[in-house]
Amino acid sequence: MPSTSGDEKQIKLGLFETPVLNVGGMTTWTHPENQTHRYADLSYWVETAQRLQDATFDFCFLADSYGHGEIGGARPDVNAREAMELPRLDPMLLVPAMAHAAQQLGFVVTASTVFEPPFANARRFSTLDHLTRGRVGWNVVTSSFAESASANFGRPMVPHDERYAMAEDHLLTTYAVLEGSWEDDAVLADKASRTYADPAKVHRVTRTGPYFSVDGYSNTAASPQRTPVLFQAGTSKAGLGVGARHAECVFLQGSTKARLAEHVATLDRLAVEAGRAPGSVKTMVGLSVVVAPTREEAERRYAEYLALNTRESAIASYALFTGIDLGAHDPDAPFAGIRTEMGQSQVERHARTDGPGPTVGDVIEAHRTRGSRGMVAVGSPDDVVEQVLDLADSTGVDGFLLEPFVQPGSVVDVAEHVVPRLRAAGRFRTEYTEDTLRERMFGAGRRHLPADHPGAAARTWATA
Ligand SMILES: Cc1cc2nc3c(=O)[nH]c(=O)nc-3n(C[C@H](O)[C@H](O)[C@H](O)COP(=O)(O)O)c2cc1C
Repeated sequence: MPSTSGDEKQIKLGLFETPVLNVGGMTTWTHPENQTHRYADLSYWVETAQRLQDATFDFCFLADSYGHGEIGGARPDVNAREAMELPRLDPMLLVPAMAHAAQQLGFVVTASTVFEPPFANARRFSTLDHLTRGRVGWNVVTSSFAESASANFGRPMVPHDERYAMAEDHLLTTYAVLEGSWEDDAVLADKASRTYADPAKVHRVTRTGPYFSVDGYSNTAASPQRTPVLFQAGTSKAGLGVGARHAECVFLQGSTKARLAEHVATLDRLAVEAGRAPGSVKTMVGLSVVVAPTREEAERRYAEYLALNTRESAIASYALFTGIDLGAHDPDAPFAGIRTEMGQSQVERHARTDGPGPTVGDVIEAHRTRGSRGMVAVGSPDDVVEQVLDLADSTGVDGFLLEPFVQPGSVVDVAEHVVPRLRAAGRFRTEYTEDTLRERMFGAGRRHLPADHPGAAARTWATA
């Protein structure tokens, strides 16, 4: 058990979930312990929320996409057979029931800046922020599976870097709506004077951007956090730029400790260059944990999970994220040089190595055994806690997004074996103390975007 000096950073913990049968680019839905086939059963989600809250997780993250995987313009049969990304449900609609069942847990929901109009998206997040009393975050994505998602909306796919330019414009429009319209004390709710809201404190917002515009009043009054806590992922140059300017927390998917540490440092440097205080961007890395009473048992289970993924499902999964059909390339050919206009993180993570670059066959095998997941910790409870603390302390990441192999088993095991040991080491909370998700991530009193965040400039009523 690691020693406690008392001044080490507290670790943040979230769960990666989404109402589909498989997560993390793997096909583990058939495992006897996996209950993801209950994805359309509300009690599955309520139980998940309660389990996370019992273990004092920071939040439940819900991924989303409008797209599906295709190879050469067609959906491979394996995608239907193995329920790869389809079928799915709209994750946002799960939140009120989950939040009602778990009254302190946070919820981070994915919404795309390509497909959701800013005004409607702002209203939905504001509604959730009201209903949860400030426990909501937004995972801002430019959309994985962008090609098929665009076709579903009857539009051409927007090229990669332009999708990030749209994200920038979308966010600025969102801030105008959520920060600029209703002052904090606009609502008086005074029946005696027949004054619900003070008209002098409800402002018209007008903004015309290259992609999105708004001219009117926010449908919703100011919610506890106004703008939801902004999460983001994407380690391409354009993705890092948007993350450094706007994100409050970035999900990383590092494949080595060295690259993770580099990403953490790069983000901090870019955020400071964008005028934000050092430490403004928290980082959380995807982590798959296989923990059992003994190391042997954990390794046996890990092997069981990996055996559920085939070469065929790995090729289809890789195409889903990147649009690249690795099956069409010579397995012995070097992987370097393959490019995409879809998500680039899954290409870049294999593109640079210290030795000779991987072959196409190596990348297929790496995707079969790792999927789109980040780091992996396998072993006895003490082994796993040691690996987790080493990862946090050697890379500077603020926490972990648990990517389950089986649900609810992966969470149950972490709650039973890992959480108590992290608490004993003084590295994880024993109870919730803050009201809003932003305060949980950044400390008491920080309910709103801070003054050095671009969103704060939209509160023009505060500076007028
Ligand atoms: C932990 C994690 C969760 C993600 N969740 C989603 C998601 O729910 N929906 C989505 O479209 N993309 C999701 N992504 C993908 C990123 O938003 C991004 O599109 C991807 O990493 C490629 O970005 P890049 O091209 O800038 O490298 C996620 C990425 C990570 C690391």
